[in-house]
Amino acid sequence: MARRKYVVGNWKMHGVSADILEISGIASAAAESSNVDVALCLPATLIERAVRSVSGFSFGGQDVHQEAKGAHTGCVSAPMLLDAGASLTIVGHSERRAGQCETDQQVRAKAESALGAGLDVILCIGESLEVREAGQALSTVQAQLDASLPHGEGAAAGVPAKFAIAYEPMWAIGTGKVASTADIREMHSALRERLVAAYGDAGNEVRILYGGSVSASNASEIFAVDDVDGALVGGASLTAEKFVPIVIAAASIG
Ligand SMILES: O=C[C@H](O)COP(=O)(O)O
Repeated sequence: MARRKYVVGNWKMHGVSADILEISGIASAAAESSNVDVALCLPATLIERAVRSVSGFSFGGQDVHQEAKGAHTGCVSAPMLLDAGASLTIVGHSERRAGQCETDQQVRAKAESALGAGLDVILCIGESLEVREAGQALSTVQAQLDASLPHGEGAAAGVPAKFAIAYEPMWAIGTGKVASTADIREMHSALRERLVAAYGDAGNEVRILYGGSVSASNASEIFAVDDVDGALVGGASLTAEKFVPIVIAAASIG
């Protein structure tokens, strides 16, 4: 089935109000690429400012707590993201799984909480270099997906339209190393099978993004791979100059 390409920038811990100009440039290009969904996941501090400054564009958070409110110093909840004007959030990025010791169970709870609150969700999964070199990438990432996939009420409301997977090999993030198209095809195909097993036919509608050193020079090749429905882009999403060509590459493949 035809799935719209989805290109999402993850600004990680970058971005202050002076960067709104870049966001405006990205939003303008996105408006001209009407066959592609484009969004930016910003630092929480910048979301409301961006929403006020740039209209008609989707903004998201980079993480969300599984509870709506409470004694969780430094955390942001789904209702807070919605209140700031966000419409989506990333959960389970490998930098949080590693840096904040997030488990698959926590990631699943975050995804279910966000979907239940009405946010779109991008759930990240991916293997380390050690796992890839040991020949266990497929089994490890499939197990990660099975354990962190949202179920229950929130998922029922969110699958498939509001939910996407981002396959991000950890060794490809910020390194300039990109997985081969053969490896991407093999992984995305395996993930598709898992999604169909979990959600039935609706699993065919969940978009699977690739992430890890996506740039203007490799985006077209990656977007042409079967079951690659877009990209989660880090470094190359920080400026319109680098991100817009990636959006255009997605639009030209459709
Ligand atoms: O969330 C984005 C990914 O971690 C990819 O980052 P990168 O494009 O800088 O490699």
